[in-house]
Amino acid sequence: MTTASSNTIKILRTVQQVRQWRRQCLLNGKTVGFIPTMGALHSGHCSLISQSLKDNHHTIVSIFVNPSQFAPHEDLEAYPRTLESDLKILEDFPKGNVVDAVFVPKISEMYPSGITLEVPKQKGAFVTVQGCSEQLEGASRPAFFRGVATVVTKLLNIVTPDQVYFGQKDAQQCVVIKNLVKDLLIDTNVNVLPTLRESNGLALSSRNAYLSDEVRDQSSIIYRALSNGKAFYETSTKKTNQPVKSSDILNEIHHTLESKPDNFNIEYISINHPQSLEELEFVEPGVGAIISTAVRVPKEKEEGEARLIDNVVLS
Ligand SMILES: Nc1ncnc2c1ncn2[C@@H]1O[C@H](COP(=O)(O)OP(=O)(O)OP(=O)(O)O)[C@@H](O)[C@H]1O
Ligand SMILES: CC(C)(CO)[C@@H](O)C(=O)[O-]
Ligand code: BAL
Repeated sequence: MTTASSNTIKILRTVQQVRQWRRQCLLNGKTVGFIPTMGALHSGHCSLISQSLKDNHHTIVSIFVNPSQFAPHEDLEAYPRTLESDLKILEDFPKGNVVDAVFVPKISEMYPSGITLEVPKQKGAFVTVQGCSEQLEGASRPAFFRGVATVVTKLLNIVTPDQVYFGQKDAQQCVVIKNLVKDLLIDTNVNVLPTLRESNGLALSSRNAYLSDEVRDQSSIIYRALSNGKAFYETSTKKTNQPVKSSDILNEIHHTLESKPDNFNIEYISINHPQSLEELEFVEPGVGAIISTAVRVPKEKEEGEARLIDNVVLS
């Protein structure tokens, strides 16, 4: 069933409905931009949507909390689900700039063979992108990028967008998806847009909903530390135009992090090649790097920790 909201956004719930909508766009010779999300929309998502609205005749957003990218011990159940307010956000884009359709599938629609979170018990087809999925986030979350690559392949198969949009905040995800699209010969153009931040520098993220105001405030140290590392690199290369030792950049970052709260736990801080994600001993001007980190911080309402990720790009 297709229902129209007050601002004529089509809510599509089945694969068939999306295909029908897409066919209509093609018949009319119109281009389609696509923004895959897990909902709990914030300004970071909206920046991707705004870009798609500028670039394409039609824009479709998906909202799907994808089970296969969560490990059994992770926060699939607790993940914020705010469909009503998400739809309101989409409807409130300035007039004439309206998102055309939202795809909100059920799990059974996306996983016709069913899905369990325990990888050895899973049945059906999955997609892995080897070489860029195992390190960094993949080391902490071993099945994560298999889940992301699988659901993004399904979504791209369904929507067949001209343009698809992702955020630099999830830097490794962007590398995985670019390789996925290249290696599986998927006919779409992958756009990566900058990370939107709170005024204190904290990267916007749906999981920030887990944090108290105090921890949100304290978490600004993450971006401050990464930015100090980047500034150190830029000052060094400006002076010498020579490669800079990664260990010197990391020292600078760790120096800033000395004043982090004791209950912030750093999982990793790493400097990697921007395309291969190989860990770098030196950063060469012109080649550049990504400095990325994951930090576990206390949750507001429950026991346990929220994982915050962030990165800066060196050029
Ligand atoms: N701060 C941000 N700036 C720009 N893009 C973002 C930002 N946060 C998320 N995105 C992008 O929005 C898309 C959908 O992301 P998702 O729905 O997982 O939101 P999220 O805020 O990253 O959630 P989570 O807290 O689970 O990581 C992804 O491409 C992601 O990189
Ligand atoms: C790309 C994605 C929508 C796949 O579930 C998710 O990983 C996200 O929101 O970044
Ligand atoms: N934005 C990445 C989705 C995840 O962490 O599950």
